[in-house]
Amino acid sequence: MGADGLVCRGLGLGVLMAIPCKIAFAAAPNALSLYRSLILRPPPSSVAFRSITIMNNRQSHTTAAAVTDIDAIFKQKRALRSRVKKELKNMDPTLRSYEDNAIQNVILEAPWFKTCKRLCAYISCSALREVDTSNILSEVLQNPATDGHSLTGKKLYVPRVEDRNRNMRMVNISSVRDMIANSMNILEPAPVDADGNDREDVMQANDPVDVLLLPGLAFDKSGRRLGRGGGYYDTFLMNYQELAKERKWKQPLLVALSYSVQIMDDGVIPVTPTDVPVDALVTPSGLIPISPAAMERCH
Ligand SMILES: Nc1nc2c(c(=O)[nH]1)N(C=O)[C@@H](CNc1ccc(C(=O)N[C@@H](CCC(=O)O)C(=O)O)cc1)CN2
Ligand SMILES: Nc1ncnc2c1ncn2[C@@H]1O[C@H](COP(=O)(O)OP(=O)(O)OP(=O)(O)O)[C@@H](O)[C@H]1O
Repeated sequence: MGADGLVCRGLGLGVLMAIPCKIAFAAAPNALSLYRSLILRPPPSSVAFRSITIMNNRQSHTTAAAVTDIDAIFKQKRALRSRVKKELKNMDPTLRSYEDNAIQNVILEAPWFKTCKRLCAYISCSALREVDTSNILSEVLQNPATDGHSLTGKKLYVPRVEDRNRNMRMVNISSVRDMIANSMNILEPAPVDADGNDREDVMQANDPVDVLLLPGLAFDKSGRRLGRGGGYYDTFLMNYQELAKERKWKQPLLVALSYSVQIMDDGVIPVTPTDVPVDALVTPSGLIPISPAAMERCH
């Protein structure tokens, strides 16, 4: 499939051109730890969380029961992914288009988005039936930040998968011209820009990202997020949160974009210790703040 088929339906790119965004948790560290521990608490009947901690800290103590439990969780994740993919496939195109616009409008009009200076966002893939981000990316690219010389402009970072071992970078783009389809048929930036210069990696940037817009297959109102199973986002988020902590930066606000059919009842989404909870959901009906940071910033 060529780049057109892929997606970026919006990125249909008639419009794309530039961007960025913002932060979060440091203001309420205690509330945040509470939020994080609550959100990642395993189902009462499972020992998987505790077992995985043991696996991480003392690998030789991994038990057969722990492995079985974690396997069961991954099996549940696979089952839920396939259920949600079917629902997305069956979604009425008119409803999808309505929800794509509604979600993007919520974001474009939100004060937390308008004020964000550095933003990480995914380039939506219509073949994967992801919530469209093309309007957002277009707006950001049309109003770039030129290193602090713009009051409203944003600097934009988008994902670039480096290998199949969970290595994903977020690199700066200022135009869609150099986007190419990767092996998963998702548009992503070439490693160097049109002038042959390396793109800035967000992990090497001097300033913190304010907001990350996240894709996913299923979400709930307590912040759980089910991805596509690659572990790319969870790994990147863990590394970025660690970097922000080391640098004493405010943590970025993690905002997931969700069609109505992707919002699950509490308890439906299985989680493991490496799953990073989101701060807020944007749905066609509006923003749902979840973490203390989101409640503080998104009103
Ligand atoms: N738009 C977008 N960009 C992104 C991601 C994403 O989810 N969406 N990623 C987020 O990680 C990374 C790429 N990871 C991906 C992981 C899986 C598939 C995928 O096509 N999965 C198939 C199932 C494949 C299989 O099971 O073998 C699918 O979901 O149907 C695509 C991208 C980085 N860029
Ligand atoms: N921070 C991490 N460190 C080590 N392994 C990880 C980390 N995050 C995820 N993984 C591993 O990646 C694999 C996929 O994880 P999981 O099913 O939770 O991905 P996902 O949340 O669906 O994907 P994504 O994070 O890309 O949206 C699992 O084997 C998981 O243990």
